[in-house]
Amino acid sequence: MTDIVAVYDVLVVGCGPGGFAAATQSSQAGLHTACVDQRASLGGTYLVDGAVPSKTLLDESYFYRLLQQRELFEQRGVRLPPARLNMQVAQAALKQNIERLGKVYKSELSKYNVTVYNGTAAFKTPHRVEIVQHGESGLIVEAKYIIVATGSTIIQCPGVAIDEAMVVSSSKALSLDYVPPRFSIMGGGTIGLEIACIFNNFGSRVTIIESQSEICQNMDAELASATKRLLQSQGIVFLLDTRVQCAERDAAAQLNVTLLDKRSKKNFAHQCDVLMVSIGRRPLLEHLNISMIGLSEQDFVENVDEQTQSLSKFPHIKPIGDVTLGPMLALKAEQQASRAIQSILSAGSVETSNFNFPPNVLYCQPQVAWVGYTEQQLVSSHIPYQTGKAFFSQNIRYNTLMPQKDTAVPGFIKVLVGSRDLKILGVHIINSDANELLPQASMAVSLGLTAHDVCKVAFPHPSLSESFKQATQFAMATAALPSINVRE
Ligand SMILES: Cc1cc2nc3c(=O)[nH]c(=O)nc-3n(C[C@H](O)[C@H](O)[C@H](O)COP(=O)(O)OP(=O)(O)OC[C@H]3O[C@@H](n4cnc5c(N)ncnc54)[C@H](O)[C@@H]3O)c2cc1C
Repeated sequence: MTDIVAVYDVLVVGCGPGGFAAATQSSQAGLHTACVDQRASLGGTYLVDGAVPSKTLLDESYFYRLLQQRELFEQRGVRLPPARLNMQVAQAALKQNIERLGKVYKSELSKYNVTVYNGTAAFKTPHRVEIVQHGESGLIVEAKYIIVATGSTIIQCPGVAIDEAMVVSSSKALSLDYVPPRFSIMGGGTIGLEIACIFNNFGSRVTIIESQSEICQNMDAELASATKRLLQSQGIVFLLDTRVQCAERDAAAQLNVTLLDKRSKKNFAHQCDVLMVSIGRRPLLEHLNISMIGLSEQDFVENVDEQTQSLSKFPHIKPIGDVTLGPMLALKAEQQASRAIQSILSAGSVETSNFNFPPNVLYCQPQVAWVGYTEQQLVSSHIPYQTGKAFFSQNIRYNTLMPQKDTAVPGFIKVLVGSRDLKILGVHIINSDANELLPQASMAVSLGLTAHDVCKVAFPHPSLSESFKQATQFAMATAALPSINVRE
């Protein structure tokens, strides 16, 4: 076996948001720390082919779309020349930004004296990891604690082979330097919908193919239905209850997709230029050689202690982020990183934060955001509740902003309040600034605030946030009329 090159207190495998947070916090706490990532650029999925490119392109594509609506500007006295898109320039700027942010990650790690290795890590023993670079036999690093932050990868669909040319992953879609005339997406979850918006805004004819009868299974049904209408009004086509059977390229370089209509049980043909497969993600463990130390993927799903982030078989191995059960979100990875480091420092369990209801945002325009229970969840859990809904069209601040042309669905904020104790149980929003409105709702839900608590707080005027208070007041008002909106 190759000699051990270094011994650390903590080795972090993977440098996405989870790994980065774990490595910096570990080193700040005085632990001798190293981090290894197989990618040349640090930042993980989040930075390289996830949230950062998707949000950047969403913003750019939205501005491009807005600039097409020149009459909106002319009504307000601004005359614009026709906007023209150069996707290659847009991609070059995006790449530069990702590289810049990757360097920020690197310099932060060096500031905190974290040793960074570039290569693929694989277990040799429970405390030793081999780091292989370009297939060459590598360095052996030993650590007292090993934090596994290797993230996730896309789920493939049998019969629909991803060639990253006409059938693509979300990573490839986000790096396309042209706009396909017909862009179809398999899967109507948040990643699929956000990328649908990008290409729809840039001018593709976008079709979402979803095997369920509604998009975004984890969304409140009213919000999901409003979102679908909103995106339809912007030109996106939805084929629901429809399953992709296979996809084949023909001689004319067109993709022929066979679809099954689940209701009629009949196949039909669908043509497009690019098909993106977006049916979910799964933990990425394949390069880590966990079987070498007697671990299985199941151990990462079922056998992780929520207090300490430790594997039950090997408490010094701590999986965090997408590689663990639960929502695949950067904030979960960062919170679990803190928990893992705190548990090392306190050599035991630590106080857990409330992960039950992470805030969610779909960054279409207007944005769709939610936290806490959906109405379906409250009904199925037999929790009595009442709703209050405020429309932004009645909000003064909203009326001072640039109007949007293609908002077929009036923006709203819906607050769900427990009938017994008036606790804020869920908040669901459609608004261009929904991501910025969500934290107050998130605070109310995770701290268990009541509608009375929220109504005691002074909100700035005029502000969009006043609609949260208004919807909360409406929900309280229905408490006096228990027959209205109360479902048991
Ligand atoms: C298109 C898209 C949009 C998204 N948008 C959002 C969003 O808006 N908000 C949000 O919160 N989340 C979003 N996510 C999810 C978010 O990116 C992930 O939840 C987050 O990146 C998980 O962080 P992580 O640290 O667990 O892993 P990752 O960010 O995936 O990082 C893992 C790193 O480990 C490396 N690695 C894996 N195996 C090894 C090995 N054996 N040796 C060395 N290195 C290894 C990988 O190459 C990678 O660099 C989005 C994801 C996608 C795909």
